[in-house]
Amino acid sequence: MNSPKLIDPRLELILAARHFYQQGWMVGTAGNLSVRLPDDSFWITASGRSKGELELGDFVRIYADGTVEKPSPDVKPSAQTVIHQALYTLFPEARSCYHVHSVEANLVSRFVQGDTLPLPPFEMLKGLGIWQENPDCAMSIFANHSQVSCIADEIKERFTTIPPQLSALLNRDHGVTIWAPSAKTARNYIELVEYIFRYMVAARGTGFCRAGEERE
Ligand SMILES: CSC[C@@H](O)[C@@H](O)C(=O)COP(=O)(O)O
Ligand SMILES: [Zn+2]
Repeated sequence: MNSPKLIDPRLELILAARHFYQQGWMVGTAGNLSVRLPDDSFWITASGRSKGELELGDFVRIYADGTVEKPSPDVKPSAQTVIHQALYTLFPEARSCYHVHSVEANLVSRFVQGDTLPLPPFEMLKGLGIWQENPDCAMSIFANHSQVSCIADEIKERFTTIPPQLSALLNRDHGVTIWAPSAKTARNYIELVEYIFRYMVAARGTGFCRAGEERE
């Protein structure tokens, strides 16, 4: 028998957050998830919520005109709402944005000093939309600023000039953010990029480095 269809899009985010929390990628209150609706508003996790135990009341709805709908006056939207807004504006096909913090994402963000991280030419990149054989692919890295709007401005500026190869970006010493055509795809993207980061960290530890990840 088919499983019942999930009606409220927040349910998919609650399940994804619980899964990421169990992986150790959303410990404490780290990370935020959003899903865009047909009217171009989006649901985003409220700020400071424990991501392992989200409920329907732990979301804020942001409308295209900037109106914010909260379940109660004390609830604030995620501190990173401006980044989700920037990505939805840049990429009209994006319907969901996920941001998580893993140990590996932070380690690989220091493998290079510049603003792109070369990735191994993995088969798994197909899951992120890269279909070339032996792809020469890199992920954009952005500096972390305490003022989140500065990160969002840099994302808008860079991606308007140089479109990213992947639907993913790294915030140095902070975590990864991906955008995808659906919430289910967003979950896959997070799992894929986290696999790639784990591989890169493990490869360094064993001294086994493939093209694109040589030691400095
Ligand atoms: C664990 S705090 C990290 C925050 O500063 C932020 O980067 C984050 O990921 C969660 O912020 P939030 O406002 O709860 O969405
Ligand atoms: Zn974060």
